[in-house]
Amino acid sequence: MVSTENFPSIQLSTGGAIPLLAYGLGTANFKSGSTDVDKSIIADTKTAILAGFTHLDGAENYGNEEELGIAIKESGVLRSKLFVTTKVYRSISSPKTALAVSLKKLDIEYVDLYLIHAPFWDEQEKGISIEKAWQEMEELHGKGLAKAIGVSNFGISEFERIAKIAKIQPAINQIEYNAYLQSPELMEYHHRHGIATAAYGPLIPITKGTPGPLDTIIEELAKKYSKTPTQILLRWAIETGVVAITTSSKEWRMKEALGVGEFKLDESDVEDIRKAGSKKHMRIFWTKNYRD
Ligand SMILES: NC(=O)C1=CN([C@@H]2O[C@H](COP(=O)(O)OP(=O)(O)OC[C@H]3O[C@@H](n4cnc5c(N)ncnc54)[C@H](O)[C@@H]3O)[C@@H](O)[C@H]2O)C=CC1
Ligand SMILES: O=CCc1c[nH]c2ccccc12
Repeated sequence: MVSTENFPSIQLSTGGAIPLLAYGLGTANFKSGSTDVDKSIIADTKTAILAGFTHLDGAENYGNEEELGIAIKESGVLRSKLFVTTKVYRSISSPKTALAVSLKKLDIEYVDLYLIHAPFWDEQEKGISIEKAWQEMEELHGKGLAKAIGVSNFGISEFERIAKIAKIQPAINQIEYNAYLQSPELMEYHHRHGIATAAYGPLIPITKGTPGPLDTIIEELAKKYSKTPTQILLRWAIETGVVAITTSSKEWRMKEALGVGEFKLDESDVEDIRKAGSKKHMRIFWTKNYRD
């Protein structure tokens, strides 16, 4: 088993250390509609934990928090060895109620990280605001129900709204991030304000972005390091100081991803990927909300 137990982590400003590689349940294992427990989601997630993933990325919206909780229990891995993230979106009018429901479904006492999933809703119409939601997130952190609190899909304007009322700044922003979507201004804001970054879609340059300006360099670096294009791209995200959130229902892909803990990229190669990637701009998720 390749363990990420000793996988590099980064300290979060609101508490805890977040492993730089995570297994996500929001794409390959996304569950829409059915309320029946999906045994294949339990099996995939348990396989990921037993393969060595210790950071699990869930959400209310993914419809599979119960499966995640069962996989955690059945894996036999100590809760204290795992970093569990979940998010609130559809129940944003009351994160306190939403987290109580999530904790019951996950069958755990606390989450390591709780995120506002996205700021994209008609706030006025629904009588909600990210400011009010954030104040409830701070209360949940104060009660120890969320060891760290953060956001996802926030931009600088949303951060500036939160900054006006926050007692605790968001510890992290989970965003679509890869060499084709580097968001330099937002990343600079993160660095300046001590906000960590987690990347979803880190493999988009090879899963959805080919043919593209990265193709040649990724192949060349895969040969140079005797690694796969997947491992090169995941390592690139991590070398830029970003948590990489990936997924697969195949055990060999899970182990492939976990292999990023076994090598480092030369700084010059990190920069070459950054330069080549900046020649193309590509966003896959939440496109109706972003004005790229
Ligand atoms: N906060 C948010 O709004 C969002 C969060 N997420 C989170 O991020 C997680 C990961 O997102 P993804 O886009 O799935 O991550 P990703 O970009 O790492 O893609 C993973 C997919 O790529 C496949 N793959 C791996 N190597 C490949 C290769 N060489 N060729 C072709 N396919 C390959 C895997 O089998 C898997 O299906 C989600 O499960 C979810 O937890 C995802 C989207 C939005
Ligand atoms: O966390 C979000 C995961 C997700 C899966 N599909 C879509 C489509 C649009 C936005 C987010 C997502």
